[in-house]
Amino acid sequence: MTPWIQPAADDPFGLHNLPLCATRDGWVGVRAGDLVLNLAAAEEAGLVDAGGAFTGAPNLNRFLAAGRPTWTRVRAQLTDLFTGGVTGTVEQHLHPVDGVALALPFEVADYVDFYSSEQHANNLSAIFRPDAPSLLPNWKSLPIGYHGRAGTVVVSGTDIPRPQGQRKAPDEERPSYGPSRRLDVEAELGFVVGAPSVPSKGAIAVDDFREHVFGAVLVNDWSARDIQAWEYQPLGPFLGKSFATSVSPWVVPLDALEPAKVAAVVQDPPVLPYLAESERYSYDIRCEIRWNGTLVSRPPYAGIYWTPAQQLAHLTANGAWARTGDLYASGTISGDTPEQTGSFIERTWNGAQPVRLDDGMTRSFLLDGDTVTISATGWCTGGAVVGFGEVTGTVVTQV
Ligand SMILES: O=C(O)/C=C/C(=O)CC(=O)CC(=O)O
Ligand SMILES: [Ca+2]
Ligand SMILES: [Mg+2]
Repeated sequence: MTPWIQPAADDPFGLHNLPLCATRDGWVGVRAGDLVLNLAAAEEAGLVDAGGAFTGAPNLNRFLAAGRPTWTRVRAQLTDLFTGGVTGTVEQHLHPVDGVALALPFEVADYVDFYSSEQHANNLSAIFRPDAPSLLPNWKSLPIGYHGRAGTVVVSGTDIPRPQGQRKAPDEERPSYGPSRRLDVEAELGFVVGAPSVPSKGAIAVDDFREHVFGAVLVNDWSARDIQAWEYQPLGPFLGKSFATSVSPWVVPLDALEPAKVAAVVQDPPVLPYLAESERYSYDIRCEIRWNGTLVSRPPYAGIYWTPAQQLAHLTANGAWARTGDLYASGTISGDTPEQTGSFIERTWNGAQPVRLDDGMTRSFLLDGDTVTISATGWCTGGAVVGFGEVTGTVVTQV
């Protein structure tokens, strides 16, 4: 039998990926090559069995809640379906990806943002706190993070109104209220909790990461640096980051990322037992940031200091339970060089070294009308690539 879909071996959305989405037409889907299968229709037609989690589902939450055994079973069914041969019944549920209007793939329960790239932490410390030690004493003991605002997580393509707020530059005597003058981005990877934890049992063991997390999305944690700098001490980020957080429409399964696993950096000093993984790994995921189309940075995820398994163990370590739809982000991904930084405050060193875009204009922070697109691919042993697609957004004037 001829497989009804044969993506090229180097297709980032080949059958080794199978990322899931939700659509504005109210059905959930899976991508294979340049096609999207309507999973609700496929389940109703008996082509796939997720225990009803796809049928009539406006987003992925029901499927996410079903847990690892269902995720594994459905992934195998989809692979069989896609390689098993052409049938008319399958074909009628396929849509060219360009014609599908993508929505927020899941309803976000809680949103947490970490701060786990050592290079990023060093850079921000040098910029915000030049007289303080580069890493605060707790940084290598626990993954620093804060609880963000779930209700303002938006899907890629959503316009971002320039936030307003209180800001006070160091040379200003008094704070004033108005549009942010230092609007920035943060390129991050976001992990999506599927199977919840049991409230009375509390903490998720660091080795149980894959039992709870279904997959990953790209995140742009838009950040107003002037609002942030004035408000954040001593309680941390608040309005400087809560106005909008963009995510990519495709949720890439952890299963697709298995072949992109790489050893994670060695942690020194050793971590406490609840953060010690029996197998410690990161993923070889490489991001690209485009500012009005110009490639300005390539942040590498592989070198992240705190892994998503450690982040989940830590965020539940006090007994807080995790819910279906919880989203936790890696923290800004920055590598060793300016061309690998995950934010513009780092890329332009707080505006001191503006970047030149292909249209000849220079930029330090975002102007109204600017579009930022973050894309990423996972690089697998054997050469396959796993596409995340992109998360994009355009800054508009707040009216
Ligand atoms: O170091 C600071 O004061 C600020 C850090 C950030 O703004 C980064 C943040 O939101 C966490 C992260 O993305 O790594
Ligand atoms: Ca962030
Ligand atoms: Mg945010």
